[in-house]
Amino acid sequence: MTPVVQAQGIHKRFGRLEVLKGIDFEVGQGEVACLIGPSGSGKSTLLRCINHLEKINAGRLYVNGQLVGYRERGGKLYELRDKEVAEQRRDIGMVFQRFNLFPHMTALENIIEAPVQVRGESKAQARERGRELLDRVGLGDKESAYPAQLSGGQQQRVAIARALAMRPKLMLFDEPTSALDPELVGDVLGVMRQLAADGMTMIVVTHEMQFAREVADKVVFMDDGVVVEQGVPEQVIANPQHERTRGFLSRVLSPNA
Ligand SMILES: Nc1ncnc2c1ncn2[C@@H]1O[C@H](COP(=O)(O)OP(=O)(O)OP(=O)(O)O)[C@@H](O)[C@H]1O
Repeated sequence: MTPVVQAQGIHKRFGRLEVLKGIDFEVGQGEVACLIGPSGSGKSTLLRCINHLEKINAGRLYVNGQLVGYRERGGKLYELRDKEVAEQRRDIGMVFQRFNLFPHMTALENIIEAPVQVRGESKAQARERGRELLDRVGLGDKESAYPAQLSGGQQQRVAIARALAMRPKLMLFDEPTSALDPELVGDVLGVMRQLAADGMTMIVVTHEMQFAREVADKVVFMDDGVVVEQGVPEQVIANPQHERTRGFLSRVLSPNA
């Protein structure tokens, strides 16, 4: 079966700074991959490339078997038009560190905005599904609440529901719990665990090693723009093979040591 995401030797530069230096990895249908690594190692940039927010400079990146942002013809690459990019992006949901809900819209309005405007769903249909999604993230009683009336964790769960409303085939999470008070982290991770159990293909940038250990099918450790080590959590987290992985994990797992 074609992998959902396939990165083959991808490079990304910002000016002279090379942030991704030849990244290879794959995520299969229904798999959860956790990207871990120190600050500045290129994790967010990799997610942003997958979601068309950045363009790679070299290599090949495929989502659902399609080249991201380009069309290949006769061995040459041609940039896709905006409309074609928008079509490719529809299958990808993304949740950021900051939830970025529209402040003047209720939770339900935030969720139905894109399905109505972009997918052309009827308001009634989008509302019905929006309510189901709010139930799914444990916020069935909050449909009329405005973001300012919700905790950070609740806002993040609305943001997850909003991404799911577009019926994505792939969900990307960029440190979804790192802006939350510690007591709110568990509910958000709980929603993500459930999504994984329901078979959603996910790539999660996270420092939550317990989550990665329990939920990930694959852990990818990045440092300085390269994948240093990847494999099942039992290997990469519990029994890392590489000195750089061991150093990083010892800092994350006992930050005050
Ligand atoms: N738009 C940009 N322009 C210039 N440099 C950038 C841009 N985006 C990211 N960078 C640089 O690329 C490097 C990798 O950043 P990135 O955010 O991908 O790392 P990260 O591993 O996700 O780190 P963090 O955990 O801190 O988010 C950093 O040095 C960053 O300053």
